[in-house]
Amino acid sequence: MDADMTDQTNTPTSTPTSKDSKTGPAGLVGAGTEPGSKKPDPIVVADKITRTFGGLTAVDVEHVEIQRGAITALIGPNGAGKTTFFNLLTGFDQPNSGTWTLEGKSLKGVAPYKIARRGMVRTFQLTKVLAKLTVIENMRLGATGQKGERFWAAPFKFLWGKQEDAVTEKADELLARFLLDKKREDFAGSLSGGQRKLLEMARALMVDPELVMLDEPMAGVNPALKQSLLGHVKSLREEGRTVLFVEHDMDMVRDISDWVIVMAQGKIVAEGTPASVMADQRVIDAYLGAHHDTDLSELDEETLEAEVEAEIAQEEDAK
Ligand SMILES: Nc1ncnc2c1ncn2[C@@H]1O[C@H](COP(=O)(O)OP(=O)(O)OP(=O)(O)O)[C@@H](O)[C@H]1O
Repeated sequence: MDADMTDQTNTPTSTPTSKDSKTGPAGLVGAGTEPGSKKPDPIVVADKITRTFGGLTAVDVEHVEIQRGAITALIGPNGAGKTTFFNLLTGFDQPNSGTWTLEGKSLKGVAPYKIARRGMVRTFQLTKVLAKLTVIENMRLGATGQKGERFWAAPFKFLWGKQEDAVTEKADELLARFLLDKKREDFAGSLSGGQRKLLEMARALMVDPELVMLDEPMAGVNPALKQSLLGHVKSLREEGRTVLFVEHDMDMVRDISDWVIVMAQGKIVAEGTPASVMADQRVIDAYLGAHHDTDLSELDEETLEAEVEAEIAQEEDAK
């Protein structure tokens, strides 16, 4: 969906989800597991994407398709090219060669904020919340699609005052959903690492994206907030959105992914369901090692919320 300032709705789309698909997780059962395999209903298709830094080929992806309405994990060892690939898809870096599309439309040469408005939004490994702005101000900026390009319009406030009200209303709804409403007027710089991740995710939703790309959402997040973040990611899929995330936390990958894509040395080397990829001896040898077998404990929602709040309070006391 094209998410500009006039479209502030948050209506779930009718795209397939893991719940309603008769063909298994997000329609992916039966999809081929060879690297670059065709998907039944891809939202993103990328071809022959390369990115070199000096003599180093950081990304060399022949073909990849991301299934609409699914949660896809992008995993691989350090330096495999995952973040660089994210940067390329979202316009934050330019490839040496290659083409890629969102909803069938080319994104080559399109600026990041325009890509965000077209429905593809990302978060960063090191969060990019603006420390000297308040939480609500960060959220309002999210409505512009990852760029403060609307600042130029400040003198014409009378023209967009109503839109601003709608933006603020939407921001407040999201802050409540992400349990950040009590932090509304605090500087983002005063938030804990986990809260910043929540704020980034909430801010990404301001443009009502079809595809949310999360770069290591669990890094540096305490266990209770992790559970909360997992719940939020799952709820994105329930709303019909597509999620692509980079993560080293294999518990998270196993717990929420419909599909896993493995990168190594810039290339896609394996694809499949979490179970099949994690049972693949080559993937275990190259990447997973011995720590791929623990399950996340299930917490009921009430316990979870209480724990999140307790941990937030604890972190605040520690400041
Ligand atoms: N701006 C840059 N300049 C030079 N080299 C870079 C740059 N960005 C990335 N690289 C190199 O490209 C390779 C891929 O890096 P990238 O950060 O994409 O890997 P990654 O899979 O995301 O790793 P990690 O899991 O550690 O985040 C690495 O060798 C890295 O050093």
